[in-house]
Amino acid sequence: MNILDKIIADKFKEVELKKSLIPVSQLESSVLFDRKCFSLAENLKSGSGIIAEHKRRSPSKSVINQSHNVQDVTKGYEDAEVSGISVLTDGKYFGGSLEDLLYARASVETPILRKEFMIDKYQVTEAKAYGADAILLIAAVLTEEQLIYLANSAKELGMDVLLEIHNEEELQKSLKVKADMIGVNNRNLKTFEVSIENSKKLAELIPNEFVKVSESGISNTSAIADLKNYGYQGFLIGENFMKTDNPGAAAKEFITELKSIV
Ligand SMILES: O=C(O)c1ccccc1NCC(=O)[C@H](O)[C@H](O)COP(=O)(O)O
Repeated sequence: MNILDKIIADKFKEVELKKSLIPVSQLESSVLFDRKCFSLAENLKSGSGIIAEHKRRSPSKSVINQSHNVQDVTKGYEDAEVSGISVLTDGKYFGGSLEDLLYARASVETPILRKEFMIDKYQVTEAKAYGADAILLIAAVLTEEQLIYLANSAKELGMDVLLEIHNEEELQKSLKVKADMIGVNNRNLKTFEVSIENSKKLAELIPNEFVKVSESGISNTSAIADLKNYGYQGFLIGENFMKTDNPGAAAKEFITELKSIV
């Protein structure tokens, strides 16, 4: 069993437990459930394009930074003029939580992506109830039918959808999905191998109706300048900011440098 299989097997158990504890009706009565979402896809087109991630630890890197406060980090990202903020909500493998999402929402007006391993509509409802503007769907772990169903569920709640692929086969099953953005993960989630070349290789195959996002392993502004030439408008960055003493300041320095070269 690879790490992705393990994460998904645990996620099924977690979601079943949550469903038995918190009914959908309770999620739908959240004060945040009826709020109008900010569009992450639109923000990527008009802003810096950076989606900065709150990420305490990961299966590939173990602990990245456990001492930061989620509100300080997300407010710092907003002050740095990121286009979006990704908040990991998986607890077991990434040290995140839905409370992180809630605190992030209370701190910023920048679009927030709930970074989670979505397998059930219940989690989509949860995302809206806890203040997310967008959800992630991972093509490697969902069938075409599931992708369509979960994306439609998110769109009905007014959220954007970032559909993540890693190869051409996953792209093919994503083309009928009503996603706003297609993200190419430079990290193979089964082997952890990282290569920006993956984004470049798949770029021309992604139809123009989707905003193109390059994800993972981005640590310098010249990589972004390069990826922009391939049509990318979004760049998801986690570790590069989170490993520093001040992720917001690191994002600000990065975006200032980016503006000077593109
Ligand atoms: O980051 C991991 O080790 C990982 C392992 C298994 C599944 C998902 C994983 N990461 C999720 C992500 O996609 C990244 O957090 C995100 O793209 C940012 O990547 P980075 O800038 O390299 O921290």
